[in-house]
Amino acid sequence: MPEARRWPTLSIRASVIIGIALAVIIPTVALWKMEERWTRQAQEPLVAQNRQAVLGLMTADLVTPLWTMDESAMLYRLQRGLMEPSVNSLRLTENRPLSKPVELSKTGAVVGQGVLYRAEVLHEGERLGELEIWFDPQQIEHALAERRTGTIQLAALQVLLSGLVLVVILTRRLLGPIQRLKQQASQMASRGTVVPTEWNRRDELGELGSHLNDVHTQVAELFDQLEGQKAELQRMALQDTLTDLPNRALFTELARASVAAAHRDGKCLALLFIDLDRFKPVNDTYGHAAGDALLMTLAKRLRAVVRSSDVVARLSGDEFTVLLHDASQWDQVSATADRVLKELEMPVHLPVGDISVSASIGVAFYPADASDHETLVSYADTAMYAAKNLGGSRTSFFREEFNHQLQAALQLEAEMRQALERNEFVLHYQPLVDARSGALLGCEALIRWQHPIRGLLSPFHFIPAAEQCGLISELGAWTIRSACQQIARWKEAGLQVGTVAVNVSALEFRHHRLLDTLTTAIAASGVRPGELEIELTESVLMTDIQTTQLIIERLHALGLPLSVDDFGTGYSSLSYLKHLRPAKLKIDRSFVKDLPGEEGDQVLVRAIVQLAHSLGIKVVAEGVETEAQQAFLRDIGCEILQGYLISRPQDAKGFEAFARRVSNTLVDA
Ligand SMILES: Nc1nc2c(ncn2[C@@H]2O[C@@H]3COP(=O)(O)O[C@H]4[C@@H](O)[C@H](n5cnc6c(=O)[nH]c(N)nc65)O[C@@H]4COP(=O)(O)O[C@H]3[C@H]2O)c(=O)[nH]1
Repeated sequence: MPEARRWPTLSIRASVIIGIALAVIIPTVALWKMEERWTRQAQEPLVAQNRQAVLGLMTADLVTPLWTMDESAMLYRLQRGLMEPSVNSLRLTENRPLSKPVELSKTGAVVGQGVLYRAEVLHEGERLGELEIWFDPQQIEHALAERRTGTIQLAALQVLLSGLVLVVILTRRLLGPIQRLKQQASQMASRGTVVPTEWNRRDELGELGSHLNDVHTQVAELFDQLEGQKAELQRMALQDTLTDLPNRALFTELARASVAAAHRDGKCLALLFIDLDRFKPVNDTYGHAAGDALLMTLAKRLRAVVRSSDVVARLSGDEFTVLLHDASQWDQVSATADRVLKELEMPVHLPVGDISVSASIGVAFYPADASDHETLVSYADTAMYAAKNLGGSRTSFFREEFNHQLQAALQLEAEMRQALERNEFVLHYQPLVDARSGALLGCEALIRWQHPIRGLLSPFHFIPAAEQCGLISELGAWTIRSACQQIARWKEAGLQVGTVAVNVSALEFRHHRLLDTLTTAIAASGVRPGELEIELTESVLMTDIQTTQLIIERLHALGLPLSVDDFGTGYSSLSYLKHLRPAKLKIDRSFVKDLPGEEGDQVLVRAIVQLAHSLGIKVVAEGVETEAQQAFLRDIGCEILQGYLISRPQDAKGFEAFARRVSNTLVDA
């Protein structure tokens, strides 16, 4: 492509001046040239007339000297004629034989050059001779040249004056304001302190200047806002907005720098990885505002409980870290961790009431455990998980074997997810029968995992892990759906199985998905009220009583009775129990196992039965294995029995066979 032609960049001032000059000079020169042309055209006939007149006068003047042949007079007349300014040279040729033509010319002129005019000299019709005059061809030019100097002076004066006037007007009206606009814009561009330029003019440039002032005010405001937002973003990028503690990004940097400094100075570091126990239920129950307020208070306490040189950070939700500098003494770190635990466990006063949480702390040391900051964090995290697995509210110091345990836990989680996809879980059913008649009243659905390698696994092998990794809600949903589908199938087959109880674990119970899952499963399978029952442990009921009560009311509304599992192991408040209106209390197997021999258990079981009856609740004895147990329980008024004596948990087919056998027995009886 041909390169675009570049014009030199001129300032507006230079362009205007050049423009003015051209605008004034070009017309002036054009006018002048035209005027010359007109003048020349007008002069030409006059000059011709004048020449003709000179010729006429001279021929008339020569008649007498030629007639009288007075040579000196003739010469005199010729020389006088030559003095005429327009005459360059002349020649007189007499008509006399042997006479020579007389030629005269001005200095520098040559006879025969110039514009020739000729005429005969006549006397009464007789030809005396011929006069030829060569006139100056530049005659008009000379006349014009004389005029030209004056014209040029006039034109120059005109150019000067009009240029001056234009320059003054344009400078005042255009260039000056443009210069001010330029300065105003430059000031704005420099982004320093800008004093608004005052514009009193009402023309376009004045308006433009005023607009620029407005634009500047707006841009300045916008910049202020942006600066503010930028600062806020920078703060947010490094600081946790809720607690004002360093966030994960900043903590990582601080940890990296601390490890580098400790390495240089030969010092030790201890990292406390803190995770709150039961924080999620607080959030779910009291709402996020309460959860946030709790986190803010705990963050302040954490900050206050360690030295100002130590780093306290919030990594995410309920995860905090404390990096202790110069931590060579194991017992001092342990004492600090204890202090942290105590501080975090103290109730937090919130508008919704006093809330207490506990924490699990994992500790790892640099350089004893880890040689870089990433490993240090990862090991402290692993140790924290170990603390959680031990029930939380404690501190665990990192040990190499934790890594293996963590690996195993991760593998189990992956396998469980796969098992859900591959449908490897199954439900077994254990009957609940009437203690007196042996009639089938219902069953308890118990999950099993048909593991492809390890065979049929009991829930003890995977339920705690599922709770730990959060898979319990999916597993629970599967159980509920499967139990409902099974109830529907039995109903369709005309089999009476009574109430089917499903176990709902603590985390699952407080998960917002539970009620949705139940509603959908009941609707999809057509399960009617009383056909499905929820089994909750006493300890679940006794935690976070307000939420528990709310959820149970919703369950009642869905037509789902409640059965309290493992009863006797917790410390239920009687009035509270009455409030929850459970359909059944299930006496824990540990109290049944030594009956009827163990006196203490006898007293306790009797008391539970009496208590339940006084509240209008039925009692189920779990783990009935002997006839003696059965007899004792029946005699003290326990209505329902469950245990190996009656039947072990069996798959659906096995349970169906049991149900048919029992109903036949009843009919026969
Ligand atoms: N020694 C002895 N044991 C007896 C006897 N009768 C029943 N059992 C066992 O006692 C447990 C009763 O269930 P649980 O107390 O609700 O205790 C259950 C329950 O808490 C939990 N679980 C079972 N299925 C589920 C489920 O689908 N979801 C949840 N969240 N938990 C479940 O796992 C626990 C253990 O379940 P299982 O291993 O099936 O163990 C069952 C059952 O096999 C007896 O006479 N002697």
